[in-house]
Amino acid sequence: MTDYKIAPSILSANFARLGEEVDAVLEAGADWVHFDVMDNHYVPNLTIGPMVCQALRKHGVKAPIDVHLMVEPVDDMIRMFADAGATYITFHPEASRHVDRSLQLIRSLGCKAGLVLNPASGLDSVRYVMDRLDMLLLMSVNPGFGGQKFIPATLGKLREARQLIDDSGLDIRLEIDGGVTGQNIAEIAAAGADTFVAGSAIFNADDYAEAITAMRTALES
Ligand SMILES: O=C(CO)[C@H](O)[C@H](O)COP(=O)(O)O
Repeated sequence: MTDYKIAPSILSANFARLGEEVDAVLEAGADWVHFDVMDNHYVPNLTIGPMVCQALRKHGVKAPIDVHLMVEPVDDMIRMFADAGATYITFHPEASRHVDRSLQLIRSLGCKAGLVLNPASGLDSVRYVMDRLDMLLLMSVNPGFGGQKFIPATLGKLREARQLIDDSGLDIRLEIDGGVTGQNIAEIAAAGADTFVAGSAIFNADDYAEAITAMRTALES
């Protein structure tokens, strides 16, 4: 049976009460915390940095923190987030001049490494670094903002990515991010994803536990 993970994106949380919000989604059944880092350079938005990640660890968050870097360049941020308590660190290949080296850097700092592909990017940039990956994240919206609609063409790319991972025989998680809801999660899982980032579908719900349970029920079906 697939070990599905649900990772609420704190991009849609109430930043004025971030610690409580993270506690609430974890108590509601979330597995990971997805942490979106935007620099107003790689993407047209600005969010949070390593100090906030460290503050969540100090607050007592023990769950894996899945840091998605939407920044350019990446290496300094990798070092800072590793120090700040990140579990996974993922970045976009076009944001690093030396992708293989940046992936090695993440692992050398004791974190799990991943690459993120935008909706229009093919799988070529991951093919020759598969053995450096703990996770492959496919964006199903253009990065920068929460609350966008899932881009259906991502389903085909997910199937290709699942095949690539299965053929490699490596232990690589396949994560999807953008427009994931209780209504489409089963179809996304059927296409090969095992890790689901959801921001607005969870944080905009009146009851976080109900939203997460609905996703798990859909996954089990
Ligand atoms: O990386 C992101 C945007 O760049 C967000 O994680 C993503 O969009 C999640 O939000 P939602 O579930 O509301 O689509």
